Amino acid sequence: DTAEQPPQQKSKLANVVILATGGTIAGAGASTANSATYQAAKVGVDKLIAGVPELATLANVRGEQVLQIASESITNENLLQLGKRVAELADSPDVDGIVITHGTDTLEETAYFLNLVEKTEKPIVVVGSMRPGTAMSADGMLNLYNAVAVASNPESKGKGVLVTMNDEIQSGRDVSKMINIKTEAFKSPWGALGMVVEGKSYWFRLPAKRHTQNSEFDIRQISSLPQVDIAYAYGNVNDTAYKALAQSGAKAIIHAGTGNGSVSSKVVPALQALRKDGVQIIRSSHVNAGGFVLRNAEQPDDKYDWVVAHDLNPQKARILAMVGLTKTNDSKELQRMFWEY
Ligand SMILES: NC(=O)CC[C@H](N)C(=O)O
Repeated sequence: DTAEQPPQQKSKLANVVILATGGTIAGAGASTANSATYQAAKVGVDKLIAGVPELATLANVRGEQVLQIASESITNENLLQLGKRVAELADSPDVDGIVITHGTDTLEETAYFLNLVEKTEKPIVVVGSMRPGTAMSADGMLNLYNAVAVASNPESKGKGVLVTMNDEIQSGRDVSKMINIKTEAFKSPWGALGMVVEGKSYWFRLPAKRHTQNSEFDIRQISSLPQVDIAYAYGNVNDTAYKALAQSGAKAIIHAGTGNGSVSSKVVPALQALRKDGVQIIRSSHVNAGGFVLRNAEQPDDKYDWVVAHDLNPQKARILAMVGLTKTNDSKELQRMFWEY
């Protein structure tokens, strides 16, 4: 509400744009007891903003509805559309920060994607909620308030894409949804960057990996993303999924491996053959609290010309592989990217 503040005070506030994409933060349930059973992506961005009038004390906030979906249904085209809109806004001199409301299922993928391709120092904050706004103890209001607080704060500049969930400020590169039934859902194996408490940010560490303004990738130069898929490893696994994914056109296959990205002896020959056919093989780990894959441990990656995903989980490895493949199909270059980003 523009009438609330005198103009001189108003002009001092940062301008923050909220790009809404759906998810539980825009969800609605039948009763206040429905914390887990509800429909995602129901509430429009204007209603979301109106639901947290305190946002007006933090920033001049306006909203845009980019998508209205549950995030498990996000496509590569949706990612590109969102990424290009973020870049346009970041280029605009009257935008100081950008908030993206997002379903939590693939929030970590979108946050990492933007972290790789947005050439800006301006704060970009991705946020969701674990309970719909209609539920008791809904977490979306405070998460959104915290997101706008972080996005409007000049201290947030140059720190890469950030995620504000459960009062923590997380790096969009590191953070992952670790449990789906608690509001304390998002964790990084390497810890949060900071806390946001009553609208104030407290920072403790900074991302060490390349991101945003220091990235070699630029959303404005990416018009499509190549097909990259994930195959899951487990005891008694066979090579059916890997072969089928390659046959359907995958340019790279992310091996969601056990332990240190280990590969079953039943699968190794198929992966060797696929690599010879030109498919990139990227070994990651699906260890829950955070995998860490070492090159030439478990498997002779140099000999097979495979890539390791470092500490990226399979879904994040897929994002970097897609973005990397827009620049190169050289496995050594891809490996360099997996160490640097
Ligand atoms: N908590 C959530 O946001 C999950 C809702 C939905 N599955 C989504 O990711 O959009």
